[in-house]
Amino acid sequence: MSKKIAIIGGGNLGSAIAEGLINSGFTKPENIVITKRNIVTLQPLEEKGVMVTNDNKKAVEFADYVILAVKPFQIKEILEYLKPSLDPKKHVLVSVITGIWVKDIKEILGEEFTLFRAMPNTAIAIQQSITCICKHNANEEQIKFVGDLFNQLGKTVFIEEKLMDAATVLGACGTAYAMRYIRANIQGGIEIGFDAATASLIAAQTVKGAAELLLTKHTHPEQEIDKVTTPKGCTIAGLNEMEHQGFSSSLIKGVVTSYKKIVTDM
Ligand SMILES: NC(=O)C1=CN([C@@H]2O[C@H](COP(=O)(O)OP(=O)(O)OC[C@H]3O[C@@H](n4cnc5c(N)ncnc54)[C@H](OP(=O)(O)O)[C@@H]3O)[C@@H](O)[C@H]2O)C=CC1
Ligand SMILES: O=C(O)[C@@H]1CCC=N1
Repeated sequence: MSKKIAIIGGGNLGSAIAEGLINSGFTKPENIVITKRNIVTLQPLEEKGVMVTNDNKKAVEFADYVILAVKPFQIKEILEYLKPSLDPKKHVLVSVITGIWVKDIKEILGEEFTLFRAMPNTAIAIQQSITCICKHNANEEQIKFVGDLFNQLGKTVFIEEKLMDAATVLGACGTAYAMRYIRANIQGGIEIGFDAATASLIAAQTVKGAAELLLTKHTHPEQEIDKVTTPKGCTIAGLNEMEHQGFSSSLIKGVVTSYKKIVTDM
């Protein structure tokens, strides 16, 4: 029998997970229930056959796997409310919530539950996320199910929990960093002659192609750069100017600042 999935918190991420699981054929819509307080925004999923409700208890009672996708400050109250309905022999919990640790969930629910933490990014909406996952108390079947689930939504990597904050920065914040890089290229592209739409297409597809080169050939970025940089050419001139202006250094500092923010705030 197919495993039932409850998504508690049908916002950006929760809805994108439901959408991706249906589009990929991982499970049928009737095996998914998704919740939020104001369910009007979930109508498109309801029309596809997903069960939609504002009753978290009802959702949990239906499910085997419970994906927690609310904001960090909401989870404590929700788990305390759901505790009587959660059974460690039936339910596997999967939290995508930033900065909520296995020990935080265990403090509320006790020691016995199988828990996963997963850190996707917003490209999950088009099944192109990288999702970093860590496991706690999980058996092979549960690990396979959760790995398969997120593999439908992009790529996955299993990591130790101590790296989850770093995964949040590199994987989830990383989408925003990449967007800024692309935006800056668009601004430069317009200054050298392109209209905004054409500059956007060229900049985005160039970044996509560069990423695909690394993912398919498993080369180091510097090997690919060597192929572009003609001696005395324009690429190396531009790259060196970017470095003189602190390009790599500013990115590294930004990554470390995001990391420090998570570690000190949460
Ligand atoms: N955005 C990102 O790039 C990433 C986010 N995350 C994490 O994922 C989590 C969700 O993020 P995101 O989807 O962007 O946030 P959203 O605010 O879009 O989604 C959270 C949803 O939870 C719902 N909600 C609030 N209270 C309840 C409740 N009591 N019961 C059921 N649902 C409730 C809200 O809807 P309503 O108000 O109608 O109830 C809202 O739609 C966060 O913890 C975030 O840290 C992780 C990786 C990446
Ligand atoms: O900015 C944030 O805090 C969250 C975590 C990862 C993406 N967005």
